[in-house]
Amino acid sequence: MNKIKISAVAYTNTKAFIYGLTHSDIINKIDLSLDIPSDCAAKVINGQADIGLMPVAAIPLVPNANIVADYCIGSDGGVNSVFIFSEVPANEIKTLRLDAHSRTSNNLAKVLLKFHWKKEVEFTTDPDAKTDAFVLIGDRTFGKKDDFAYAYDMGEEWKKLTGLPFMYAAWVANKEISEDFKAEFNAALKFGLDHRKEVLAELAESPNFDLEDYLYHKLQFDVTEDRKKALNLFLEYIEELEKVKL
Ligand SMILES: C=C(O[C@@H]1C=C(C(=O)O)C=C[C@H]1O)C(=O)O
Repeated sequence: MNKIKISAVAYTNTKAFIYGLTHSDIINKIDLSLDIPSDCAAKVINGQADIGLMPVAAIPLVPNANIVADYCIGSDGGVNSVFIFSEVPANEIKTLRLDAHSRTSNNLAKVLLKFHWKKEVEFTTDPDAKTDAFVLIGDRTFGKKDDFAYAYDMGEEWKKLTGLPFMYAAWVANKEISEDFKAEFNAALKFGLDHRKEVLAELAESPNFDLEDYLYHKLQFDVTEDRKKALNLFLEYIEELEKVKL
């Protein structure tokens, strides 16, 4: 049997899922790679992977996209690892650098600046550009939020704008996946979430960052109805941004 190729995010936010997959029999049926989120997206889009923990902003680019698991990377309000760090308050941001690792949070920053703070901002992907503010996600943000004059947690700002939780990444397939495999996959992911204590014990301590609060409270992993609603609304906002550009 051909192994199912899976691309997962190489950040702490995915460690419980990886624990579940590697401590279940399903590990013998998959080829698992750990990638930065933008590469997870690229692999599912170009067919190098069958399933990926995809940044949701890239879902419209996946042929035959379907969400295959009951779990995701989400939050309800602040997540503590998806930030706009800035030298000026949000309503004074004129230029912003995007994060090459990200697809969702780059778009979330654009949505928030346009529809929440109602600002017209110039965006750049040039890593050396000097800008008022920049997007940073994942482990590279841990313990950094006091280093900047302003740190906007985008999960929190999204909740202020919409009243909804958020879904950053979902397990998305680019082909039909059997119900048997999905059931086994979900069981493995749940096993990992149920063993967050063991996951936590294996993690190196992170200065000025509460890993336990992150894994148990800030991150929320269930694909709920409200989180699906948020996903659809987010994709509508992105479409609206594209229209504004034309
Ligand atoms: C909460 C996070 O969610 C993520 C943010 C992503 C993005 O911005 O594209 C993609 C996957 C997740 O890793 C994080 O990375 O800190």
